[in-house]
Amino acid sequence: MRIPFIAGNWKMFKTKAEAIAFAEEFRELYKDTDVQTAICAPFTNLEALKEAFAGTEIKVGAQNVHFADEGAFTGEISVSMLEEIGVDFCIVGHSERRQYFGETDETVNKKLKKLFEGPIRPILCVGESLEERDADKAFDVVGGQIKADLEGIDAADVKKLVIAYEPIWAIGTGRTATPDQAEEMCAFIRKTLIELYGEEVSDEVIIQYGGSVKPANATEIMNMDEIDGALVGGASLKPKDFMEIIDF
Ligand SMILES: O=C[C@H](O)COP(=O)(O)O
Repeated sequence: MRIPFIAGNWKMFKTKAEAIAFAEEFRELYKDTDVQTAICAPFTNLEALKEAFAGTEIKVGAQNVHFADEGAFTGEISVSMLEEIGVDFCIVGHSERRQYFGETDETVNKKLKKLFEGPIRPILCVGESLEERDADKAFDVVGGQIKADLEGIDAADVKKLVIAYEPIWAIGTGRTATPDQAEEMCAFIRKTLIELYGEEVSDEVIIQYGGSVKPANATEIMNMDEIDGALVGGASLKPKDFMEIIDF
């Protein structure tokens, strides 16, 4: 059975002091719900957040990782570095990384394989641009990303995967996909997983929607049949807003 999963993605926001202040306020507001909760923060905040959320159900995630074990890769962070501080999740293939930092389906695939060697669960982001949606290519694009990103990955690993459907045109724009649009694509992603891995495996995969999720639209999105959770950018920066979303 899939547990609803709502994760915040802080992107490049919050210094360590700001992260600790958030955590203190959020712990006060946080009520145990049936929703799994995580904050994906900048690398510099991960250790402090693990400490701040110790003894709670709140998980911590990174936003990127390198696929090599170690090496001369200036500025990069390895999976074992994240494992050492107990990181629970790691976003892979966010559209901002694909768009601004040269992330490709090939590097996403390598990162997923490396993460699946250990306990950190990947949150794989997929989604189409506005041009692609307008050209009726959204399903081809997302289906193609999933097939390429999961190339050569075992069914046993896929069961631990979280997929976030994030239409690029809905990220940080205030323009949310309609619940029907989000539902339709999340259903298509599930169907693609069934084709690749069968129903039993596909049933385990959590599929989130991301793109301008906020307290005002969280209930409607979370109540859709095919949507198991949300990946929340801007609204996860404020403890009260993020808690309202979790408490949808
Ligand atoms: O990873 C989160 C998404 O990019 C959504 O960001 P947003 O909620 O600010 O639109």
